[in-house]
Amino acid sequence: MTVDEANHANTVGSSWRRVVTLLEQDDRVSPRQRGFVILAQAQGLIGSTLLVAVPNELTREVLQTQVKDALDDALRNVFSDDIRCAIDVDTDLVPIHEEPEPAVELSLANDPSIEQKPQPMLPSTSHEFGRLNPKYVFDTFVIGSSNRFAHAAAVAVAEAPAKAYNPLFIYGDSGLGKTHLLHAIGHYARRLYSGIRVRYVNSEEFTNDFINSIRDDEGASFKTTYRNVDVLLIDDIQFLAGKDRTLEEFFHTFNSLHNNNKQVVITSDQPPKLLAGFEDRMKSRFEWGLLTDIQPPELETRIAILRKKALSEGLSAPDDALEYIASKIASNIRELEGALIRVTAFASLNRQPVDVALAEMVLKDLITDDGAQEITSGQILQQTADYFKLSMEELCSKSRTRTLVTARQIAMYLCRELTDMSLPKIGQELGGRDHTTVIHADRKIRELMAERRVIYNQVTELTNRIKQQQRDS
Ligand SMILES: Nc1ncnc2c1ncn2[C@@H]1O[C@H](COP(=O)(O)OP(=O)(O)OP(=O)(O)O)[C@@H](O)[C@H]1O
Repeated sequence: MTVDEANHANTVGSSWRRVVTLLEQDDRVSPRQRGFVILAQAQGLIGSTLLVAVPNELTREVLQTQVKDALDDALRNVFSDDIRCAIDVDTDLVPIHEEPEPAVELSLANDPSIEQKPQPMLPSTSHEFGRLNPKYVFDTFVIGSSNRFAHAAAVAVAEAPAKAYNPLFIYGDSGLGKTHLLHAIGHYARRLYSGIRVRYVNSEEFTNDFINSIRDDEGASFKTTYRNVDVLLIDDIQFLAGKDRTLEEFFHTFNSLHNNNKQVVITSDQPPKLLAGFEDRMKSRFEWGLLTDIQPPELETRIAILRKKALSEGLSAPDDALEYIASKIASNIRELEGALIRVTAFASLNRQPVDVALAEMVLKDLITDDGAQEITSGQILQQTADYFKLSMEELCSKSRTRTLVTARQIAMYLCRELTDMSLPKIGQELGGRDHTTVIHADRKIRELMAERRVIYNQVTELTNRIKQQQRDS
């Protein structure tokens, strides 16, 4: 096809997609570089100049320097002409493939080849890039007696995949750092071994991928996705219970990886022996390597976690207030972080310094009564819908009016803070949204609470209503 033909036939978009596909298959382009390639979008053709937009300077640099040769070849291949590519930065560029709520974080934080600064959230269009949260690295993980062994095992596995312990099985209650350690293994292994193929997956995503592969008759591609890796990190394996075909598939995936000397790391809320709904042959395999648990952190570790968190997020709070918060929330680090966010958000809105009295006042309703029943997503969604005078259908719909988006994001934030539900599960409950949308909502509401009083009040009022309903039930 000549440049003119391409232009007239308005095939720029599809031609560009072919360019991207060629780059994805090109051995000269590393997985990290492919992460940048998929962010680029063709904007049009002027004469023999293809206009391409990218969301930031870093992406432009990667395209113009690191993948230049491969890009030139792919352009020639697709356009069969002496085409020139002009790459412009457009910071408003919205990723295609996604709802305009962005998303997954690419594992750039520990990549020694790039500057260590917060990276933009990137779309999860390809499993190839893993789904590693840049914040979940070993450096940000506080070690205490409750998690020392799990941490040491995780480091050992990242340093010597498939040599130290295989599989590594980490179990413990919700919110104690299992996911954090999984991501940290992925980051560190990637940093140590360039080109290593690390895949992080939540067991619910594994299930969905498997179901979709059956529906789309793409079993082979599913196998390639999960078996052509060097390190498979699978989170919350307990959710596979009772899903017999998926379990069977996971069994084969596990065997294939283990037989080929590839590392598997698994997390669960239970030790293998207590995993209901799993066959014995599966449970015994989980015990082949190393089992390690994570316990709730002791007070000193909780204080250290809060200090580190406050420092990294630029939240100002004196030690005695942090100690107060740590003394009140003992069993779940996610809740501990949530409490710190509430307290600092309230202080920022009221232009007040954080102190113990303020922490006490903000947290009085947040601290769950012992023995109270668990809060369910159903309660949160219903209360949120009632509060915003919406129907449940509206709350979970695709509509993106401002009120609906805010209500939905608050519901996601509260599910994250008040329940043990996984990200995919929360997304599913709220109209089948991707887990990356939940990550975005959670972050957005945290930020908004400190900036907009109305949002802080809405979240606080709703939390109180939900807790009250829980106490009454
Ligand atoms: N030792 C730690 N140091 C610093 N932060 C921690 C530590 N442990 C947990 N966290 C933080 O607590 C939050 C919850 O941790 P994480 O999601 O890893 O828990 P989890 O055990 O995987 O929970 P779930 O079983 O519900 O998925 C995260 O923000 C994580 O960074």
